[in-house]
Amino acid sequence: MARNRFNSGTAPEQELPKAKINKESLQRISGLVNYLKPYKWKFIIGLIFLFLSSLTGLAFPILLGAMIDAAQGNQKYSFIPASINLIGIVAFVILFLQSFVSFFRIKLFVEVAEKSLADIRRDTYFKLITLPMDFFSNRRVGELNSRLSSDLSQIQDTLTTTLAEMLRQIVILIGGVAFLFFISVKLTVLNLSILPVLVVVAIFLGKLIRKVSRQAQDKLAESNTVVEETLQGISSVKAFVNEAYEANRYNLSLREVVKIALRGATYRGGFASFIIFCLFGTIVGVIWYGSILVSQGELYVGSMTTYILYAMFVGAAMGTFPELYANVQKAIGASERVMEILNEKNEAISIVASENQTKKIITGELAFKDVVFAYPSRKEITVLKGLSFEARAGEKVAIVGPSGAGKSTIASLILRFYEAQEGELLFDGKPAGEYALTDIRNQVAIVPQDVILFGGTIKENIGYGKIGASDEEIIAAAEKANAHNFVTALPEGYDTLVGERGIKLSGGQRQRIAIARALLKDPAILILDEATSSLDSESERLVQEALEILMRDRTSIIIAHRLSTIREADKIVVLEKGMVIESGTHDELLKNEEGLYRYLSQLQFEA
Ligand SMILES: Nc1ncnc2c1ncn2[C@@H]1O[C@H](COP(=O)(O)OP(=O)(O)OP(=O)(O)O)[C@@H](O)[C@H]1O
Repeated sequence: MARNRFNSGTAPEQELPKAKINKESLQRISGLVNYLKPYKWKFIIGLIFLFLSSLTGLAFPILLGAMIDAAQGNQKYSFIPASINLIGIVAFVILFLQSFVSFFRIKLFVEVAEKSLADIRRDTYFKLITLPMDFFSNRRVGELNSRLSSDLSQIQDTLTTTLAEMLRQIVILIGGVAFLFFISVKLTVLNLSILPVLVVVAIFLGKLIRKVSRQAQDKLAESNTVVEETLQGISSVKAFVNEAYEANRYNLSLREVVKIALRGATYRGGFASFIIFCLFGTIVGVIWYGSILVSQGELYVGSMTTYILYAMFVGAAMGTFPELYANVQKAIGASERVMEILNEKNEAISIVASENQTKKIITGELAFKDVVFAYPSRKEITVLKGLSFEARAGEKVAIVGPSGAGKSTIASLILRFYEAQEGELLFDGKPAGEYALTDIRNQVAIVPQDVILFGGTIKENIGYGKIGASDEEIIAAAEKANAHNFVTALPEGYDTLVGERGIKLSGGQRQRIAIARALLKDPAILILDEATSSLDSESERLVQEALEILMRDRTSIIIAHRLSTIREADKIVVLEKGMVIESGTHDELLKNEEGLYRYLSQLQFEA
């Protein structure tokens, strides 16, 4: 453990924070115990086997000691045979029994842990993807990902190994100490008398080591941040010829890491030498005093051997406790974090696809009525301040306005990613609350500004609009979206992998894939968040054509950044600071000489 912590040469091991073990924390994670319930019999049998294997392990020192005594013609315990061969046979039978139960113990524990962990993983993932958007805006994806991987792995480790090891060591500790007293009270009292000193020093040095190791870790994390930042912004580093600056920054930070690691090494060295001294000191002491007892005829040599073996068992058991305890603490911390997610309130979306079918049809009328909205994560800033506008079924309504006016927020509200604090959102004249969340999301599609494709094939990416769509449907959608030609020109056509592992598509191509996806979905309401970066004119034409087809016969809300594309809109809503300040057709708005629209279009025209 400690070695890993100080090993600054390798990638930093993600240390999970520990949690206090108390009534509250145990209560908080009690929900996870439910996941063990389906496998409780296997778990209980595993526990019994574990108990048996630990107990049988305790039989060896006494058998081996008895064997040595038998060799010298002594027999101390009447319950053990006096013949060397018989003792040997008994030892082998016990050994066989122990191996047998150990095998099943491990198999059962791993089975219980793997199965219950898969259940927890599945539920956590289901929960995560059905949580409201607000949950995600407050957390980083990396953090959530780590809950699914490291936290759950920690729980798994604890279930498969730590818990078993802990129970085993407790049996050995209690049984071992009982045997020590049984063999020689005098020796045991001498032995145990140094324990308090050992514990006090170990706790003191242990704390120091932990403190320094935490510092070392933080420093290492800091230096890794330098690497991360530099690599992420590598183009800026190069463009400004700041390689030397970054190298120096990293070097300084590394020196700090080494300095702290070396300080830690001093404590660790001190700790190790103290333990070694105590350990061997105890052995020397025991043999010394034991030999005196043997010479006085109070103890047989065999019994002394048994004693030493038990003492080693007990010592080793005590030595493993701090690490085991720390592991349990980490597992409790991990469980608390997982429970936190499991206890979050999710959206009303079912994990069973058939339950998410549309129940109430929307024809396409949409209205915002005096909507007031602030993001839950930033309550103090009201983004929409009494926003009202409406779109009749089949209309094209464009929303324009300066950056930060709240255009994308409108899209999020239509998709019901967030709830407005005041006012109403109406679909076909009825409040949004009268529809199931799935009814709305099933009938609204968005072509976002930045189209993010999944790392599958092009076919899968288009098919995402309608799970289970046939190849013909996908191809038909791609044709309408002006995507078919470029897709078929690729060597692997629709089976081409996109994303990190596949080819990189251009902005215009990605948009056409997103348009095909939306066409396949065939929504009543379409939200078009226009890309801010302009495409080259040919690409622009292809995208625009595809969009025209997509917008046909459905209500379209166009979040426009370039006014040139929305001249034909049935209505243009001009937004400023979360309020509608003008609305009308292009021609109507141009007539208002004082209007923001006229001003913005002049600006763009001149540009
Ligand atoms: N998830 C969020 N949490 C908190 N505040 C947000 C969130 N998303 C946007 N905002 C804030 O809400 C305001 C409106 O943002 P919005 O993205 O709707 O503007 P926009 O008009 O679409 O701007 P742009 O044209 O630049 O895309 C901004 O002040 C923005 O900082």
